[in-house]
Amino acid sequence: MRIAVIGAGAMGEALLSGWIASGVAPTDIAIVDAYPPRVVELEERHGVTGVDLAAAAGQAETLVLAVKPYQMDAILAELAGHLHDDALVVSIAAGVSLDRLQKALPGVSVVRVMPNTPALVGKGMAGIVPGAEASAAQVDRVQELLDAVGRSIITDEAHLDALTALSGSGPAYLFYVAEAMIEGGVHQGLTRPEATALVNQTFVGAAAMLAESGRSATVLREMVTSPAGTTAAALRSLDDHGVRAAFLDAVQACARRGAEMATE
Ligand SMILES: NC(=O)C1=CN([C@@H]2O[C@H](COP(=O)(O)OP(=O)(O)OC[C@H]3O[C@@H](n4cnc5c(N)ncnc54)[C@H](OP(=O)(O)O)[C@@H]3O)[C@@H](O)[C@H]2O)C=CC1
Ligand SMILES: O=C(O)[C@@H]1CCC=N1
Repeated sequence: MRIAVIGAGAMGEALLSGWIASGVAPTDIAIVDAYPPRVVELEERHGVTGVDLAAAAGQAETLVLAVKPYQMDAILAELAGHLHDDALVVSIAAGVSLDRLQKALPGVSVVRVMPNTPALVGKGMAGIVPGAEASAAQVDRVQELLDAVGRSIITDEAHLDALTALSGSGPAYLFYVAEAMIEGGVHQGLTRPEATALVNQTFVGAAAMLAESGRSATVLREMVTSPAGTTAAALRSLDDHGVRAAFLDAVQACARRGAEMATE
């Protein structure tokens, strides 16, 4: 068993389906989930295998802990003392510190990761924080897994809440903006499918320009903004509504919540 995903929810499924799309054999991936119908659903959809936590602890090369933060202590307590000697534990939980993971699993190689859901389509962005017991080869293995479903950076734990506030939670902000733009189009008389197609492709095009043009977001925005034109009017309205400040506050609220979760 190469990889065991413990907690096959939204993020666990995004990662495992991204790995399968990148060439990992479904038979190399096991899942553990508290809800049996969910295990059956993922077995049927992806060809992975449901196992129990003891089997994952005893056999998996890499265990990816993808349960909700408040469920983590119970999982760690069950894993403690049952992991095989070479096990590598990767936690993706927001607000669960390396210190807490390492105290629950003394001597075990642990790495903390903050991925995001675009891993599902091979466009993920992840931050990796190696624990003190993890070898360079194990950190490389984690980075290979994340690079197979997008990109990653090695960072330090002090920056992980800020990273979460941009890339971890960030897709949700963009989906929120997309929803609002679609609603705006509907208010202007477009059908919902028309508005959805226009907005979705505009996000695809804008994201590709950010990724491929070599130009900054500022320059790309200026390219759209003709003097005294339509875009300038729209951006003036966004500024009047404090949208830029709202994003600054949202990023701060997200990072603050990550820090707060670490104390719960
Ligand atoms: N969603 C995202 O975009 C991201 C999430 N994360 C992190 O990923 C983790 C999971 O989040 P998310 O996928 O959104 O949450 P979900 O609720 O979708 O997934 C968590 C899964 O774990 C299952 N689970 C709970 N207890 C156990 C157990 N004892 N044994 C096995 N499985 C169990 C849950 O089952 P049940 O529902 O029945 O309790 C659920 O299927 C969180 O820690 C989050 O911080 C990190 C980055 C991005
Ligand atoms: O909302 C959350 O807590 C998780 C962590 C990052 C994205 N989703």
